[in-house]
Amino acid sequence: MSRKLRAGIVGGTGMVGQRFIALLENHPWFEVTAIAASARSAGKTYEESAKGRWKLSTPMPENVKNIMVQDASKVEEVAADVDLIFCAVDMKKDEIKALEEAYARTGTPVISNNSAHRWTPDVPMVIPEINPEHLEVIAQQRKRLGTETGFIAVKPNCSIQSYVPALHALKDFNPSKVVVTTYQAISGAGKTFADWPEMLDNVIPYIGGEEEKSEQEPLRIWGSVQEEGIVKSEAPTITSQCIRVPVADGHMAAVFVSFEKKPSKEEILNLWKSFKGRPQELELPSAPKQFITYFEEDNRPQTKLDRDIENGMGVSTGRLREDALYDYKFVGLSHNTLRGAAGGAVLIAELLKAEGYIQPK
Ligand SMILES: N[C@@H](CC=O)C(=O)O
Repeated sequence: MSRKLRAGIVGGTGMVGQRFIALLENHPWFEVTAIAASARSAGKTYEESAKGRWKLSTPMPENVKNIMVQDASKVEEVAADVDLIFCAVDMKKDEIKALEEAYARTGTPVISNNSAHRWTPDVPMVIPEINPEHLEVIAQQRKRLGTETGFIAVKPNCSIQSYVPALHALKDFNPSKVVVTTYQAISGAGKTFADWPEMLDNVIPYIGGEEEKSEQEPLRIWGSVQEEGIVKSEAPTITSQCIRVPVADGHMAAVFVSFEKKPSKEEILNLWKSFKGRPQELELPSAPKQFITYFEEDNRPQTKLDRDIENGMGVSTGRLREDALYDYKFVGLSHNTLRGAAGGAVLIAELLKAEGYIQPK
């Protein structure tokens, strides 16, 4: 049996970095062999550097405790002994762009949770069940970066996972207009209630930059691969409001949608139930068996009860009904730090490996 691929986590001390570490414990294809963070954390063991900062309810995996944290800006050193990198850093956009390109230029695949490269034309932004064909653009990117093996692939913003899969399953009916309101958990801001007490008993009707992402990123996901890179789709028109709610994990979306050709309710339910993508065909280790689960109960899905469906990699829908102004309305839910962040990125890495884009160095 071939050896596991060695994964580096750049930004390993943050909340998404911690999720990567937890998800890769016992992963059949990848193992964490390097962790990098700011110069402040470098030179300590991971256990020391994350002391008092480990935010997950599961304990820190034993296999990472003694890894010496490296300085993420020392790109050649970090990249030297890894086959791929997962990146989730808190820096300025331009700095992240440059850092990720520097890693890719070392010949290392970079799978990023950051938004910096989401609109770089030759960087694929992927939800593996929806647009796996966008990986083709990696060939163009490798030419630009002057590397045969390195590249950057990114995942989209966490909010869109709660409604884009449900709309994508109905694409043959051409959704034309979408109104979405997202109710987003505090972990999306990298916080817990302990470090964000303002969120107890409170709702904040603003998340910087989130509405633009929620309206525009789906169009890139539904875009096509052209000579100039990924060209975004023109339809549907999406308008959104994004609201922070006092929930630990799980982003919910309330959606109104009209179609060019209106499907029946039965057609929608059948399409949601039967929808499968490339991860399910390839039986990737993190792929949910059932991607979209519809709840018949009027009070479901609920964030607390249903966010962990399919190990946090499934998407749930509910309350589908006809609407007076639009064709239909429904709600969607996804786990923002699993499917919407680290889990989504691990699934992209699995797809990249299965399709031959990531090899042992
Ligand atoms: N920007 C989101 C995080 C998703 O990637 C949020 O603030 O919830």
